[in-house]
Amino acid sequence: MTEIIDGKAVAKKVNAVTAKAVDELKQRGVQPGIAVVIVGADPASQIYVRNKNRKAQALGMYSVVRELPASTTQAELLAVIAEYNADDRIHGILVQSPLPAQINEPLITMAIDPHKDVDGFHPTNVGKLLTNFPGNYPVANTPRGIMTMLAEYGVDPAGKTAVVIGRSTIVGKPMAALLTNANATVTIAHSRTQNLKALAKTADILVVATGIAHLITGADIKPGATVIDVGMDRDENGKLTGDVDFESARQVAGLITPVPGGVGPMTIATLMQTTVELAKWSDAE
Ligand SMILES: NC(=O)C1=CN([C@@H]2O[C@H](COP(=O)(O)OP(=O)(O)OC[C@H]3O[C@@H](n4cnc5c(N)ncnc54)[C@H](OP(=O)(O)O)[C@@H]3O)[C@@H](O)[C@H]2O)C=CC1
Ligand SMILES: Nc1nc(=O)c2c([nH]1)NC[C@@H]1CN(c3ccc(C(=O)N[C@@H](CCC(=O)O)C(=O)O)cc3)C=[N+]21
Ligand SMILES: [Mg+2]
Repeated sequence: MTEIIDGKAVAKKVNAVTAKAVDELKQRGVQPGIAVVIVGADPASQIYVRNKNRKAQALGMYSVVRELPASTTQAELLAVIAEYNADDRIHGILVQSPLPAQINEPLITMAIDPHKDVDGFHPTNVGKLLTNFPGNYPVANTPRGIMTMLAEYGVDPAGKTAVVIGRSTIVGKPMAALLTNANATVTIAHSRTQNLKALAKTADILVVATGIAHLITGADIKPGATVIDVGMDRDENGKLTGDVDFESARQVAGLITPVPGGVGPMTIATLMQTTVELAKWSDAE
């Protein structure tokens, strides 16, 4: 029997804990604050940014959105980041990707105070994740949210064969690091991988994050596997769909996330969780 992972339901649970944590911090005189910076008017990005802003406010947080024109220069964006780095009301800074071509994204990531790096993209925080460093630091929210979902559904990665398709800084690489730290045996695949589908079929845990609609079908899945679909793609009719062909995959998988309603809601909930943690950690200093 295939079970569908309810990302919305797990997100609701996470959000309930976050709302309580916000209240506790407010009683200590600290309101967790997030600043989301968006450069250019990419419609999909604008929807995500609006969703983040709405959720942050619903949880009682301070939330600001800075919409900058597509022509914004590197220096102008760095100045905005410097402003939020110095702003005590802001505990988390998120610069929405993708960024226009004139922006050097790695240098922008490096300019964010690592203690305010709510995406967990700063090399200091990525390095801590890779070294499984003890203590408190932010970790990329999409893979972290996936780990929360796995735990919620009783999937312990220890000893399991995991395949992560995609090697981005935002999803694939931190996902592989988290699964490795959780004692899975992990392979990272990408566009140059040979025999991708045969490799996918070896996975007890398969995470697909490519941006290629329906790249993986039921024929590529090990019976009973846990399948996590990160894709936010459009099908022929412009409808939101994933990197996994859900209808064929659900016949084979043991557990599977839908799109929408799987990884996406968990990303937002985990982003809010991380913002509150950053506020808590900075208050404790
Ligand atoms: N639900 C959520 O919260 C989130 C969803 N997303 C979605 O997840 C997807 C991936 O996002 P992101 O990681 O940012 O994307 P990127 O484009 O940065 O990375 C895509 C990765 O997939 C690999 N890839 C592309 N085509 C293939 C192929 N045919 N076979 C195997 N591997 C392939 C690429 O390989 P190579 O490195 O060789 O180019 C690359 O490593 C997108 O649909 C995005 O919208 C992203 C973030 C959060
Ligand atoms: N600095 C940065 N950090 C990010 O975390 C980041 C980013 N840039 N750029 C874009 C990607 C994408 N991303 C998503 C967030 C929520 C949903 C989400 O809420 N999805 C809903 C549906 C949304 C819809 O209906 O369109 C769902 O899957 O159910 C999806 C994707 C965060 N990203
Ligand atoms: Mg989803």
